[in-house]
Amino acid sequence: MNCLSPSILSADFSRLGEQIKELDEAGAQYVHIDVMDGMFVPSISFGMPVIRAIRACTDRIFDVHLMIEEPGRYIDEFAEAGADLITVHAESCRHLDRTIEKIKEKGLLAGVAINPATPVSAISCVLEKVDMVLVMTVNPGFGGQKLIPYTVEKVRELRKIVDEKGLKTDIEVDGGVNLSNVEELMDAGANIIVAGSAIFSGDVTENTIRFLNIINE
Ligand SMILES: O=C(CO)[C@@H](O)[C@H](O)COP(=O)(O)O
Repeated sequence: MNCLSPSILSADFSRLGEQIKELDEAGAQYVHIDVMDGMFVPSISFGMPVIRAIRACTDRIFDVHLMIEEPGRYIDEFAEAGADLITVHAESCRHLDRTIEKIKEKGLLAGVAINPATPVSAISCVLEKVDMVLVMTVNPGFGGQKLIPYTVEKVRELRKIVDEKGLKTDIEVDGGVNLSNVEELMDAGANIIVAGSAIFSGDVTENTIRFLNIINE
């Protein structure tokens, strides 16, 4: 299934609850929540208290993307805060398999993310264990960057592997996605689309509906 996962990193934080309700009413299926620790990526964003607070605003899937060192330390807390899907980076886990198992033991969906310069082969051992692979299409840490073109080929490579193995694994793309390149990413094999600035610059409802019209075509 194709889904839209707007990234609230680009939201107006003074109206966060209101904007999440707007996404929900416009039909976005997921809410993408970027947690950054100032170590794995240069920025610091938000953590469990914010997730706990916005949980009351919507029943949509909370797609929590952990851009933090050794995320395995915090799986219990993110589960308790309201995550439905937790994605950890292959580059940030000393024990990736154990961290994925921990997410699944909590009864949550598990995702693994790879940075632009990390090859698809880095996650081949865990591919059959995860519900989703997140292919970063920018270097993580900031919203509003330009998509790195070579990452589209990684999406194509991953889709081929997933299909050849007969897996149902979702493929998410994140970074620099806009109304002009989303079709190319979907043609390459992505089915969960993250968009931050392209959703929150201007009219949130209108932008969400425009994306959904393409994604659901
Ligand atoms: O994880 C990240 C950035 O590290 C993303 O989720 C961004 O928040 C996407 O923002 P845009 O590139 O769509 O503005």
